[in-house]
Amino acid sequence: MTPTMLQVTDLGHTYQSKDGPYDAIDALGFTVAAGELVCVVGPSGCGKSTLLRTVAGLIRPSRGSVSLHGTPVDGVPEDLAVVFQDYSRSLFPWLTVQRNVEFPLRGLPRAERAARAAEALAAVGLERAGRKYPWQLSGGMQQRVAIARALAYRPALLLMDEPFASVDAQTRFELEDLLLRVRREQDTTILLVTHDIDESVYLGDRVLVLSKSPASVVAQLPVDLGEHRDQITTRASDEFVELRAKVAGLLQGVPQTEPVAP
Ligand SMILES: Nc1ncnc2c1ncn2[C@@H]1O[C@H](COP(=O)(O)OP(=O)(O)OP(=O)(O)O)[C@@H](O)[C@H]1O
Repeated sequence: MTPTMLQVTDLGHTYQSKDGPYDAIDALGFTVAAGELVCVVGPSGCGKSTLLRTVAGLIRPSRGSVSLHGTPVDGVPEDLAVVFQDYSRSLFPWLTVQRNVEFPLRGLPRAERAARAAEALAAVGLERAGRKYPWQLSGGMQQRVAIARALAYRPALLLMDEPFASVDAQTRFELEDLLLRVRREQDTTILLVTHDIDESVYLGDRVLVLSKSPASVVAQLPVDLGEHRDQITTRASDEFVELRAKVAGLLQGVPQTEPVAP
């Protein structure tokens, strides 16, 4: 049996704002197996980022627990990496691409840092951009650098918060395929938040649908589209269209004809 990488149990978080307490997420529970890619979708403002920040140890939850390969998350775990939507703010403009990718590897010997960065940059197709600065690259290339930096770190769990939301449609497709490829090659475990239903089905082994705020898990849909997916044929397949309609229906609160296991 595949070991569990991430376990989220009865998770809830209440923000204290000037207007009083606000429940962003509540009674959230799910697991992610090692090597799995799970996509999270939910209505706008339902608490997706709150969930991700809690899993990342950036927010201490008000209720419930998160554990990463059996160890409770209490602060940012060492073997975790996060890729945010806003690549322009996540890269250091004064460091070269190579140095940006090496940055989280500061504790390692110099030669290993360089080797890991070179390997990660090659994995995202940027082997020749190491000496450039982020501002000399297109938006899509900068997001590739952010992905390379996360991969070079070789995290047990990679969290991605709407990672392709800021790039154009063509680049988005390319980055989605890039993610599927590196994930296949490196067997990375990924939890990815997106507001794009099609993207969740195209990328996921499983789609986790959240309710309106306070978010809880409405359904978990297994995606049986095979390992090798293609932007044109996969998206046109009956299975894809059916799953996409199911996720859309769940998001709109339309009852499904067949029960979906929560
Ligand atoms: N630091 C905070 N203090 C108070 N309320 C907050 C804080 N951060 C988020 N919220 C509120 O919690 C709710 C969930 O926010 P969150 O960003 O997690 O949702 P989301 O699903 O990621 O949103 P989006 O779909 O816009 O990306 C929102 O109503 C938001 O206003």
